[in-house]
Amino acid sequence: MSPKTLYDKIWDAHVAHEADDGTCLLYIDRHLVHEVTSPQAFEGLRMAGRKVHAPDKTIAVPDHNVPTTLDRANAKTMTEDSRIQVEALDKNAKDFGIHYYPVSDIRQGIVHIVGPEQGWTLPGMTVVCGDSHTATHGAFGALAHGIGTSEVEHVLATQTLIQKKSKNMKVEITGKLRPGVTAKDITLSVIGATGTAGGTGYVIEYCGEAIRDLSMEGRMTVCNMAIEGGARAGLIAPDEKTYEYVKGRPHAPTGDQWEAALAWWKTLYSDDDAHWDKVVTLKGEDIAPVVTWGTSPEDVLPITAKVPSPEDFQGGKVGAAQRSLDYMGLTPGMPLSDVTIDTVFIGSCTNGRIEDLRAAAEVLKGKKIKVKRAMVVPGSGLVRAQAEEEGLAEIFKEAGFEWRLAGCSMCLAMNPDQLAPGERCASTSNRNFEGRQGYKGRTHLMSPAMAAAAAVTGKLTDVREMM
Ligand SMILES: CC(C)[C@H](C(=O)O)[C@@H](O)C(=O)O
Ligand code: SF4
Repeated sequence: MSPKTLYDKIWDAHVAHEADDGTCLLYIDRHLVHEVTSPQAFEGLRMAGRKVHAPDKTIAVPDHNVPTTLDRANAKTMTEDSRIQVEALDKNAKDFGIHYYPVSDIRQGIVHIVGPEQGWTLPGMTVVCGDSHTATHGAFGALAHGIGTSEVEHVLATQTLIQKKSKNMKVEITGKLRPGVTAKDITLSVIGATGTAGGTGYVIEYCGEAIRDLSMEGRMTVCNMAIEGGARAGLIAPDEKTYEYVKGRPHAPTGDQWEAALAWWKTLYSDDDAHWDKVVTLKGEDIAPVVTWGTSPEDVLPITAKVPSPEDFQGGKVGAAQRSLDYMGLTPGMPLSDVTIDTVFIGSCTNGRIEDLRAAAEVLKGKKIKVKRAMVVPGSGLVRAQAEEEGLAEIFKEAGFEWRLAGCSMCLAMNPDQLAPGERCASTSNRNFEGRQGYKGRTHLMSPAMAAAAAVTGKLTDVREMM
């Protein structure tokens, strides 16, 4: 047998049919659904008089539109459009008999946090969702990627997806990370090195000692941003940490089924002499705590650097850099650590898990914020409950943070949590596009520890100075 990558193995195990031109019909193990990209898909089923083919493998949760304030049960806190989408999901979940975590359920949260938390996401699976950050689930060694609304309808109706295979890309992070450097710094640094198109046409497998050393939470952070690097999906081979995380979760297999699953999971790694179409290697010790300065996730620099000048770039990037700097209101040559921050947002499917909250609380312990506003939005109701149990919520509140309910929140301006024009935010989310967090809002992406450090000083700050 010819050697295979992890991606090849999962792909081959799910091909139901292959056409002459290489187009395949893939079997889908898990279909995650949220309120934004599903209403028309369910409507399509309804009009065709169809059922959901595999309701047991279909899991829905509202996350993008839901307010995160404590009074969110009051429908008036939502815009009309948001309310309609959430109500449609309530009704569709009921009518089609799929698994559902409504706003009132403590398990509700961001779909990419809820899936792994509940044990829906398992190694070797194909996982899809009408959402680009489905890549997150790749941390379990699952082939996970976003799909469009018409594909959502196709998967609902058939539990299959029409796909062409991507190429194989290996991103290796060798050695150890230095103190203060986290999974978020890895994933941003990779995008800084490859650009937002570096992964186009590929599925990335992240490997190397620094990746192995990450917790499951950290691995999810890395895979989450594979999409910002242009890739179809990101993957990490499962290992003992993966099995440990999965074991005992509500929907994880048990007994004989667990043993059978484990036997298959242990075959899920890239063979030594497998073929890679592209390889990128970064040294763990070369990665610094980073922040973004511009309006693309590839605009990444170590916190110790200065705001770049358009002349530092070439070709079309000169104009793009100028536009970014104008939008961000930054002057070339200014130390990044002099940039003052108005708002801090800790949350999102990139960094809204318990480990992220612990890292931020560690920096904030006994300190007060200097920014105008700061909020922590746990990725799920269960993360929130655990953080309360561990005393993290108290640390945040005493520091001056708002302690919110779960949702996508200020990651994107689709709910009441938004930046005002010109407001500058230190954010643990994944996208810094123009207007992403609110009209004319300015976003700097970074790790939870770095965001907490910025909250304390009121400026972009090197967290290593606070350790
Ligand atoms: C709303 C949804 C379709 C979108 C996505 O696909 O990623 C959102 O989650 C985002 O992060 O921009
Ligand atoms: S938290 Fe942000 S990135 Fe993640 S699904 Fe929600 S809007 Fe998309």
